[in-house]
Amino acid sequence: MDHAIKYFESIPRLERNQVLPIVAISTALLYTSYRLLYSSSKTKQVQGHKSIPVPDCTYPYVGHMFSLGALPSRTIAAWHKELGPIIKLHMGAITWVTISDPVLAHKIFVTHGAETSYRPHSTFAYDYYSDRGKGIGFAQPGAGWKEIRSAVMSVLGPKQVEKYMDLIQQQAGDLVLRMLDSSQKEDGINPHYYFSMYSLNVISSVCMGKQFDSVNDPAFIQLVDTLADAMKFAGLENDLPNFLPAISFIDYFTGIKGKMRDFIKHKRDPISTEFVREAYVSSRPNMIKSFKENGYDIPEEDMIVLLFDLLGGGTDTILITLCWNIAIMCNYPQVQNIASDEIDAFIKLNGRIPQFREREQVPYCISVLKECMRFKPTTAFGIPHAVYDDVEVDGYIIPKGSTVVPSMESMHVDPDFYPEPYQFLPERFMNNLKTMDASSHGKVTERDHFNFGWGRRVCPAAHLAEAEIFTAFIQIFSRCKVEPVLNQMPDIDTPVSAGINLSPSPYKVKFIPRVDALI
Ligand code: HEM
Repeated sequence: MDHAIKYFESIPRLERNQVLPIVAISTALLYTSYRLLYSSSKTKQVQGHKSIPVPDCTYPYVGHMFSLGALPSRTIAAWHKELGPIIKLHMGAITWVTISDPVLAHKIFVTHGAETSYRPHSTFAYDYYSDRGKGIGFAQPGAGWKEIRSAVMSVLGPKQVEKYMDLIQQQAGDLVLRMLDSSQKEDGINPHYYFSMYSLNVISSVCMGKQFDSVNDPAFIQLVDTLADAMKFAGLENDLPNFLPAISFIDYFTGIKGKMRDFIKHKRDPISTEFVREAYVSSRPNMIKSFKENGYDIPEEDMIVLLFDLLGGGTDTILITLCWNIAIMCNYPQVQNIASDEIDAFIKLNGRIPQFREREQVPYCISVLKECMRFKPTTAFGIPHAVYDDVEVDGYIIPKGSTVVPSMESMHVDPDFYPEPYQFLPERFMNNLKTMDASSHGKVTERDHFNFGWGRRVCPAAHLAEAEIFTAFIQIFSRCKVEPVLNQMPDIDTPVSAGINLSPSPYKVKFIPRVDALI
């Protein structure tokens, strides 16, 4: 027996193909209980309310879990096309309600924000990573979360971000030099790696006043590795017992919970604790010091989680958005030329490139950035919300305890919001130059896109995010042309799942110095 346990403990991670046989056995055993459960949930349909359509392809006990395919966001978008703006999925024991209509999403997440701003339970993110609700991203609404959110906003609000603009400019300048240099040495580069260094350097400077000079810096490698491990642990395949409680015995064999606990205790916590302590004594301005200066006294246990929430939230989202920008620009060289011409016109007038605070003087560039995020959303489902109490919206009842998931792909091709939604048309935003942050807090009919989420949980760093993306874009197209390698155009039609994000398939492009560059 000891031997067998050792063998199972040596299995590094639970893969879907390892789980399927176990699921099959459980399925047979649990079919009867599923019938009871499912029929009782059907009879719960409240009289006088519209029923939420359920896609057909559901299996006993596991429900829709294994019908989602390799790219669940695509499958769900197709179901919305067939069944309408709201659908219900049985994800094992958990009900998901997915939404494709921005107005309906606004009513659910904003109008009914008091009931719908919770986060669903997840074994890794809630039990281990956030130590049962510390930090911000996985904390439940309440006094603690409110205080931390207000502390974060006191540092990342539009006025405060200005303090970090020189640093962002300098990092974006370094980014372009690195990419130009590597493009000369290699036949095309994958910008993913360069954007990762850029976004991590910006967010770690903002949060803790720490910059990494080289990708070979052991502290940089350790941080990247820790963030990547956290993402992997958070994957759905490691959370099956949360959806399928009857197979929670799996943990006995895989010890996945023990591995999660060890990762937090021996890897994440020591590195985060060290960073927090360094930040307090750093000579550079940083968010952790600013909290104290702004009168917030955040306990160290919360700070350790919060720091990782921000490092994690602020790295992949930015780098993936930038990867999409470059892939799209490569596919649309005429848009690239118009953007470069607009930047050049600014340089001729001012003798320097535009800063983020002058963004309205380069309206076409702003529109391109908004259209890129509409055309290819950064996340598949934002960060799902959980519903604390039954909520009635447009005649539907969203049941207490369900998880509500915005389908980013469907929302951004809604023809009522975006005429000709499958065309890449930056011009559609020329009359909507508000910052993305202001737009995400505005009326639903006046929003540019929905990438930053909704209501009380809306991304607190939208202004910083736009500043980073804008600055990199301006620096790149003031100095470079981006071209495909050997006519191999980056594929923008086949996204791949990357944690909560949707990334373009890996590609290579050339960053070529512009012969007509004015700087
Ligand atoms: C293009 C870049 C970004 C995108 C698309 C994005 C998107 C999102 C979304 C969809 C949410 C969830 C909103 C909801 O629950 O309705 C969110 C929350 C959050 N984001 Fe961002 N984000 C970006 C950049 C950043 C950056 C740079 C940071 C860090 C500085 C950050 C930190 C956070 C945090 C801490 C939360 C959790 C807030 C809460 O739960 O109260 N994000 N973001």
